[in-house]
Amino acid sequence: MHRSLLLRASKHAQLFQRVKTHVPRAYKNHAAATLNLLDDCLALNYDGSTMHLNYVWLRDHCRSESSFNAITHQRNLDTASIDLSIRPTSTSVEDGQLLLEWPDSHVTRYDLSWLAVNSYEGQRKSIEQPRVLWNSDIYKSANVPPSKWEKIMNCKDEHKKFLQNYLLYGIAFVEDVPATVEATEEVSRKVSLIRETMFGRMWTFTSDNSRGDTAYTQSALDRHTDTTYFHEPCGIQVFHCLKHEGTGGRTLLVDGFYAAEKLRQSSPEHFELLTQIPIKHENVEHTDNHLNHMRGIGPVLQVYPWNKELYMIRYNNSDRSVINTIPHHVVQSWYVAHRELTTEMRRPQNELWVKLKPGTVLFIDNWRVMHGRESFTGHRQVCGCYMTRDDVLSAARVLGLQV
Ligand SMILES: C[N+](C)(C)CCCC[C@H](N)C(=O)O
Ligand SMILES: O=C(O)CCC(=O)C(=O)O
Ligand SMILES: [Fe+2]
Repeated sequence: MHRSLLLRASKHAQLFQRVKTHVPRAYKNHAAATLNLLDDCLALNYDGSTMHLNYVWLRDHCRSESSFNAITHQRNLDTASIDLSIRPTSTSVEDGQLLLEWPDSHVTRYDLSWLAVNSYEGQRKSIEQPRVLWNSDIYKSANVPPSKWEKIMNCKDEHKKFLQNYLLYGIAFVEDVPATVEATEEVSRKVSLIRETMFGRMWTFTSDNSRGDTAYTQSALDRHTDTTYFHEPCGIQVFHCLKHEGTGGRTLLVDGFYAAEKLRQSSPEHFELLTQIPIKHENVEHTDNHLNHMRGIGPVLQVYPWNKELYMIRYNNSDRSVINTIPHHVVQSWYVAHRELTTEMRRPQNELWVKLKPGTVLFIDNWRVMHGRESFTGHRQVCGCYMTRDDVLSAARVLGLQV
């Protein structure tokens, strides 16, 4: 039954479920609704649960034409004009709608189904973005088909499939892309907007030590997310290996949310600590060619406060800066929590290793999936870019995907 899907969503175990598509609750047969006008809110009992609706909120969210533009989704009503002690003069439920009349005779109607979704109670038990959390076996046995360059560039359905995979798994591959920076840029632009940073718009890197960062060497890199030193880390990282004549250099991918959810199950208080302690990350370059001093602040794990759903992991041990925002006893607990998360992330069964080759472009959700690299020999050239998160989500919504 649909309701049980949503109810389970309130428990965090749902993030381990293989949610394919969001199933909205069924409201065709309007269940009986009862109203209770309390002093400070309207209690609406509908379909087995109670919503508590603030009176100012009920006036403010009125969907009538004078209050709300249904085309642009912009509010016409001046919220500051609502009496903060407003109460409806009459209320009723008719044909699956809640009707309220206000002191100035204005009438507000809400579909009960809209309220069930948009009330705090509704939001608390639903999730913003369905995901399939994975370890190596789960990802491999899902057999997610890679997209093809020709198709994704020309076919809307293929674009949608790509976005669905990207949203569910946090990684997605496109094959048969010409091994050039130009084609990499073209396929990236299909997905989101390029985010220019001090590394450039489209960038190509080799092990030439040209920048003050270990990415520009032949060393192995442990799992991490990038640009943790921005207040808003880049949403997507795109990699296309254009050339490698040598050995090693495989890419490591680890689902940070899978590891974090394991931590939430085994040590909820440590999980919570990692959502609360602000951590600084830095990127410093003082060379003839580059002068940068970036600093970003945010906790390792970020969750939405109302439903505790994870939406960002900021994890980069080499770019992590001085911990100086918490007293010493909290520092100790933070290290314990960080160690537990790290242990989870390092389990071999959580590691997905891939060898990127010319023609295959990899898109990584940099707010969720960590990447790393095996050390390598020889000449290796990787191009790519960073991209914004809002624009890929927007594209997905426009195509009708839940996010
Ligand atoms: C991707 N590109 C090679 C351009 C930059 C790499 C930046 C690496 C940095 N330590 C970070 O994690 O953000
Ligand atoms: O060389 C690679 O495959 C990845 C290096 C890296 O972590 C990065 O550029 O962000
Ligand atoms: Fe990186």
